[in-house]
Amino acid sequence: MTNQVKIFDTTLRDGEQALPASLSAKEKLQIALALERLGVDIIEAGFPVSSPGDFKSVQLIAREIKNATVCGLARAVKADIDACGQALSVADHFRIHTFIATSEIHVGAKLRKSQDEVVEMAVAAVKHARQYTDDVEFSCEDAGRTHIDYLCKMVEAAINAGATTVNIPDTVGYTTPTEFGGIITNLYNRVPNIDKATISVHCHNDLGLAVANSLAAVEAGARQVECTLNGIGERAGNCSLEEIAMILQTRQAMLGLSTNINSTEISRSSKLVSQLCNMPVQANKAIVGANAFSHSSGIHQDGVLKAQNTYEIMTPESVGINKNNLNLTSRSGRHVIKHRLTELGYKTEDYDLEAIYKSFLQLADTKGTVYDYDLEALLFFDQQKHEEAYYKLTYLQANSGHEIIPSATVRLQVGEAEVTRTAIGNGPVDAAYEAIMQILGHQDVNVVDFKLDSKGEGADALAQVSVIAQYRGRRFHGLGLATDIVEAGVNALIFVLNNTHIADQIDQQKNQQERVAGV
Ligand SMILES: CC(=O)SCCNC(=O)CCNC(=O)[C@H](O)C(C)(C)COP(=O)(O)OP(=O)(O)OC[C@H]1O[C@@H](n2cnc3c(N)ncnc32)[C@H](O)[C@@H]1OP(=O)(O)O
Ligand SMILES: CC(C)C(=O)C(=O)O
Repeated sequence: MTNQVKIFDTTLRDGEQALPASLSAKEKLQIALALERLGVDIIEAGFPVSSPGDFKSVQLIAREIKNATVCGLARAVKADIDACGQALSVADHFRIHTFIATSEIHVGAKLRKSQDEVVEMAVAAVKHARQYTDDVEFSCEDAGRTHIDYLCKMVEAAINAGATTVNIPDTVGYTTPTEFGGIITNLYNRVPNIDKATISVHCHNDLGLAVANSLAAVEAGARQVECTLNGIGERAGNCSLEEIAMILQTRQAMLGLSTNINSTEISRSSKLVSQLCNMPVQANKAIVGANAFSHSSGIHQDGVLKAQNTYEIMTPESVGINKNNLNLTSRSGRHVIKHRLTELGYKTEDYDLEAIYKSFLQLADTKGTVYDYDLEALLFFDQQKHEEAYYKLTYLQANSGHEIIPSATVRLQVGEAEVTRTAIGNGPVDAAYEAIMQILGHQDVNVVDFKLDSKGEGADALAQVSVIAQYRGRRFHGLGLATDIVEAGVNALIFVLNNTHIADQIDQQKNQQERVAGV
């Protein structure tokens, strides 16, 4: 048996069928191209009979994708298989995936057929699909709840009819890893022609076991895993591609299995799916969550600074993230404060670590995360005494709507002067930010993160904007609150600007001190 596990991605079929809004053909193609770069073996592009739009998307993907097999789903119904065959025929090589449910509850209550009739439908479907291609996959829907005798009979019949891949789905995420691995072992022991097909698994996450069940199945001999990016899919979703791929990669020495996945493409592919599908990824999600490579507590940060693998079983670079993140919070210790200050260019003799650490803890207890500027300000200013703001908003007007070019006029008090600028943008916030950048007269402030939250319920809730900006090698954080979204965004940027202004003052002060000291 091969040690290679095929990765069958169904983000565009099972993932997409659970989205509140369908993806356009162009968006689906964008995801398919990302999947191709990621190295998936099979892309399930859709269910062509379900709508003309899906038919066209599958056809477009079949035409464009060259380095993965494109596949379409069909019920055990002639018209579905014909739609699949027609949509996919533009591809050099394609797969038809046909399925029918096998569990007692699905056969009786949903299909309202006898078990024998369902076997006949499956056999006829596989034979019909074989007229289009020699790459036919057959799935026993709800296999996880199917009696093992009937499942063995169905798998044998499908392989005899010409299925080259037989998929064993845990459609409702009901099984546990030992149980599911046992089903695969049973099939290997009892189905006489099993060596003529690749055994695949397709696990859902209703009990949070989709990845664990898929892993148990490959340990029992399955050689294809069906999965989706970020684990999106019906209800609680599917086995997550990034998790199963990184398990097989990280634990390769123990498992002895490999895939064709280029793991360094994982992070950006995940972000693309999250953005296009409008499905945010939870921060603590394995592999692709914002915190997956962040360390927040002092003991961990100290460990990682001394040797990365004390708390990292895989590197952020291996999944396409540049660097791990050491969050400065009230759970951080002296080692990481010293490390960050060194990164910011301060020598240990420039500051009293104990004194800084004490003020840092006070600030972190009230503020949460402490950013670079906050930390530097502790070196020079007492945080509690806020200076008069250098930049103040004195006027804001934003125009946006359907079929008008968004524009904004912003007037800022800059020290003693008042400056007004009007600009256009791709939305009112973008226009207002552009007007502010024009007022600044330079583009050094680069907004790298913009998050909008509503504080309260209903349409009159307050908008809170959190902005992270990069300015001359440092990260600055700003918060803005207002009933108006644009004003909240502008306030957040002005918060950042006032901090960059103080940082510039700090730099000047440092330079002056260095000159006096003759450095
Ligand atoms: C577990 C899974 O994820 S399966 C894939 C789920 N994906 C989808 O459903 C894709 C989107 N679906 C659709 O566009 C539509 O449901 C269609 C086009 C497939 C069918 O639409 P309709 O013909 O209007 O039927 P509807 O969806 O209401 O009912 C499903 C019918 O298919 C039958 N059916 C369900 N699965 C199968 C199957 N694998 N093979 C044959 N018939 C099936 C059902 O018994 C029901 O038949 P009935 O009308 O005789 O009662
Ligand atoms: C069609 C099959 C593979 C499916 O999506 C399921 O059983 O969940």
